[in-house]
Amino acid sequence: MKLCVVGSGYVGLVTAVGFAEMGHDVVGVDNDVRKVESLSAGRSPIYEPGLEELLLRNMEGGRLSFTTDLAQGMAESLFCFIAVGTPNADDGSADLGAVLAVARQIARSLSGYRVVVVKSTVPVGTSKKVDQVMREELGLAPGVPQERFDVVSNPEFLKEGSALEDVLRPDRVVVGVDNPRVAELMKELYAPFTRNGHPVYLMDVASAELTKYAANAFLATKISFINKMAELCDASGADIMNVRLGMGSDRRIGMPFLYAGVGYGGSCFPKDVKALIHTGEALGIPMGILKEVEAINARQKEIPLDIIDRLHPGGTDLKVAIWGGAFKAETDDIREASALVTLEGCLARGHRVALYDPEAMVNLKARYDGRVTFGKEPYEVLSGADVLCLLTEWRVFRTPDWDRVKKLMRRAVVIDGRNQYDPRDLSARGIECYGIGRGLKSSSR
Ligand SMILES: NC(=O)C1=CN([C@@H]2O[C@H](COP(=O)(O)OP(=O)(O)OC[C@H]3O[C@@H](n4cnc5c(N)ncnc54)[C@H](O)[C@@H]3O)[C@@H](O)[C@H]2O)C=CC1
Ligand SMILES: O=C(O)[C@H]1O[C@H](OP(=O)(O)OP(=O)(O)OC[C@H]2O[C@@H](n3ccc(=O)[nH]c3=O)[C@H](O)[C@@H]2O)[C@H](O)[C@@H](O)[C@@H]1O
Repeated sequence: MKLCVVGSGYVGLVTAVGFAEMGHDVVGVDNDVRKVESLSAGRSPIYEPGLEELLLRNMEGGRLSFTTDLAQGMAESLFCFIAVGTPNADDGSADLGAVLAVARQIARSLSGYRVVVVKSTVPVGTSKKVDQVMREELGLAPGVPQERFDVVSNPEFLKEGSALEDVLRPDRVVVGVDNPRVAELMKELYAPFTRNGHPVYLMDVASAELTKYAANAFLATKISFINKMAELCDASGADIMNVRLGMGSDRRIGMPFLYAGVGYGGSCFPKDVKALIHTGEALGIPMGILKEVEAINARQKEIPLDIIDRLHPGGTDLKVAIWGGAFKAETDDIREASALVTLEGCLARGHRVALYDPEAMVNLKARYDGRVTFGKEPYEVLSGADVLCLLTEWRVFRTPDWDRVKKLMRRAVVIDGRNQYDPRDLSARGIECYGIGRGLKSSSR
């Protein structure tokens, strides 16, 4: 089948590559000329494991191309996916400017019947707005049956770092659609992805739209819940890693997303929790539970700074080494990364910061060059450091040579923001280690 995907960011690009890999003919559209030039040359503008290889393979196979010209992208496409950004507006609601602008542009470029698929994360009711603005552009009356286009909601659940895997082998595909004929088309489009038992859930449009926010908000809640338990662990001498095992092995609870740490970041949880609070309040439903999730998360991000302040009351000009700047491992994305809160807090206190991240250096340098020293490998940032903060759980940081770490640092103190190390083991090696919820009552946190 033929389709175009408007927006070639994390979601649009991986979606386009995924559909091409399954044998569909795909055109990726983006209004960022440099991005399209890079993609057309077979270079991915983002780091995502396995992406560039599949990008090249499908371009060479003639199933995938890129353009800045929406009308050209749409020319032969039955489906037009909208996968542009939906950042928070000032009041916390989702800013639909880009989604609705693309919808209008699609309407102006219609050369035959099209299925318009909203893949961006959008509040309940948005697909109706897409229908409305497209009708406005086409001079069609609201609510009157028409055969120029249909609008479908098809939210995306991929995670950065395993985006390709998530798209090629989804836990489920959610499709919100009112028209049974279009439901069949969507099932046909997704058939190659769902052969091995991955279900397509067809439902009404509003439920599909809300499902996306419910899923993200629940995962964020799970993280804040375990982080709150971690606080209790630190106050009581319990170890959150044991508590996680004990509670997570109950199948009704489950192990995933029960890692305590320096809080969730990224382009989605923070933004989608805010947007869902806004949706609830706009509907007259107080969203206290999610406000608490946000408050706990904000507090988690401050923990490394609190520990540094406590170890060095009023101290300035410390050397702080940071391992990891990305908001999670296996991505170069630094949006809302917890590491940035530590980094900026240290700079504001007059400390020197030296940082290493395996993939996010380009993005970090673009923002902090001149203010932060960047290392080419993990140990380079440790010379003379007063404290090491592990803030992203990259595999390369998992089993450091602790003797080397100790020799390089001025004071052997590790703040383990992702609970990668055993504080007792480090203590036996003569290294002070502060995890998150590892029972550090004695450290008076
Ligand atoms: N990043 C993620 O892991 C996930 C994101 N989402 C949702 O997917 C949507 C997109 O997110 P990302 O891909 O992360 O955003 P992004 O910012 O990486 O990419 C958006 C792309 O759209 C392009 N664009 C903007 N306006 C355009 C226009 N008028 N015409 C053509 N291209 C245009 C931009 O140049 C950019 O390349 C958001 O709603 C997000 O919440 C959903 C699941 C996962
Ligand atoms: O809507 C979205 O954009 C996506 O948001 C998240 O994906 P992503 O933000 O890429 O990454 P996650 O793996 O969910 O991690 C988010 C944050 O939570 C943190 N996290 C995750 C798990 C955990 O147990 N503890 C924890 O602190 C991570 O370190 C990271 O900062 C969801 O997992 C995806 O399903 C969803 O599609």
